[in-house]
Amino acid sequence: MTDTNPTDRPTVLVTGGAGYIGSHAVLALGDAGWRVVVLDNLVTGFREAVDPRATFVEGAIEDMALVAQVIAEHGIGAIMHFAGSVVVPESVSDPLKYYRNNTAATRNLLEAAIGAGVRHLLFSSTAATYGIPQAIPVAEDAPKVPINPYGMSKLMTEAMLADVAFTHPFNYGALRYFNVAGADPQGRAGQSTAGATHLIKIACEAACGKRAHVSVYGSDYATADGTGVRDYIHVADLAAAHVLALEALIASPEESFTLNCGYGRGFSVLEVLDSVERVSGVTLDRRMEPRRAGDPDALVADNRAILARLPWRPALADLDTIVGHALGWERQLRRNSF
Ligand SMILES: NC(=O)c1ccc[n+]([C@@H]2O[C@H](COP(=O)([O-])OP(=O)(O)OC[C@H]3O[C@@H](n4cnc5c(N)ncnc54)[C@H](O)[C@@H]3O)[C@@H](O)[C@H]2O)c1
Ligand SMILES: O=c1ccn([C@@H]2O[C@H](COP(=O)(O)OP(=O)(O)O[C@H]3O[C@H](CO)[C@H](O)[C@H](O)[C@H]3O)[C@@H](O)[C@H]2O)c(=O)[nH]1
Repeated sequence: MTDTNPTDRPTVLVTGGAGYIGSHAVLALGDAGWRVVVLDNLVTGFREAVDPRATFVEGAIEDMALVAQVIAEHGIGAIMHFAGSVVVPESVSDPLKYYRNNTAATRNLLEAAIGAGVRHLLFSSTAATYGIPQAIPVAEDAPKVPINPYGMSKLMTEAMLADVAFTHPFNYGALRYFNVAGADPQGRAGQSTAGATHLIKIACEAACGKRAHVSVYGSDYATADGTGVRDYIHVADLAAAHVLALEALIASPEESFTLNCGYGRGFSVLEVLDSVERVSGVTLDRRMEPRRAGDPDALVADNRAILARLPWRPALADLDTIVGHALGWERQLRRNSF
């Protein structure tokens, strides 16, 4: 990424680096002095979202010849793997797309990577692997019973990674993200996804006048105010966790890990909307609607494992901070139409 990359650090291939979370990881790697190559087919990502310090290759992770070529050409030693399909309801209506683009495509990526001698990989997994948790907060060893093909496609990939690491000189970190939100505090990146379904993004769009109202899906959940509770994690804190996880993989090449990425606290839908109103000064038109299919009452991370395994300390956990950064990006998007 820069000429200052220390020689003991491999160049990192970031798949999906033109997407929401990947573009923030590319910034965090660049800020920490890592050299980065982004591989993205731009199916949901944006070329403009890629940090100019990174090398960009347009292409698909399932293209094994391309992946092998990129690894050889750039001396790739580690991969951060964000590329995939991410819309839960779409995974129900088109499950084979999810098993193709998440599970099968990752299989190809792994075959090319292992063949080319790559030793380390970080994988974007999800709290959707837990399904409807029996207890909150949910720890990594809780039962994994996904309730949609998206979660299952990710759980299958986790199983594949474990099998590969057992046999090959290779270790991995599976990071199970909870609800990712916010934007780069310096305003360099944010969520640009078209047709987003995430609550904070939607509420910020409404505060910017891009939507007439915000739907509240269900008010009869077993939570304090009856609306769904989630553990919202700032995307920049998550990106920082990736850089530390990469360092941990390289420092302990025999050891793989699976870690929840969340703060261990939850906010209800109404608390999120209150925050967006507080930060934006706009009163939202809230519409109470029936429950959305497949939504658990509450999903909050037990984050003791990540706090013990990595020197990661949340820096941006305040809900108004997360919302403020998301709103700042939304206003920028409105001005730039990007
Ligand atoms: N956003 C969340 O709340 C959340 C939560 C848990 C896990 N995740 C995971 O994090 C990762 C990133 O999610 P995101 O929210 O940034 O989504 P995103 O859609 O913004 O980013 C995905 C990126 O991958 C690229 N891509 C997709 N398929 C590809 C392929 N076959 N080859 C090359 N590039 C491809 C897209 O163009 C896009 O740039 C995903 O794997 C997702 O499952 C996201
Ligand atoms: O317009 C909206 C959108 C969402 N919600 C509610 O807000 C909460 C959060 O919903 P999101 O759609 O923002 O996020 P999810 O919890 O459904 O799922 C997200 O986080 C999961 C992990 O926690 C998975 O990773 C998944 O991919 C990702 O979309 C839920 O109670 C949902 O019902 C609304 O009330 N109105």
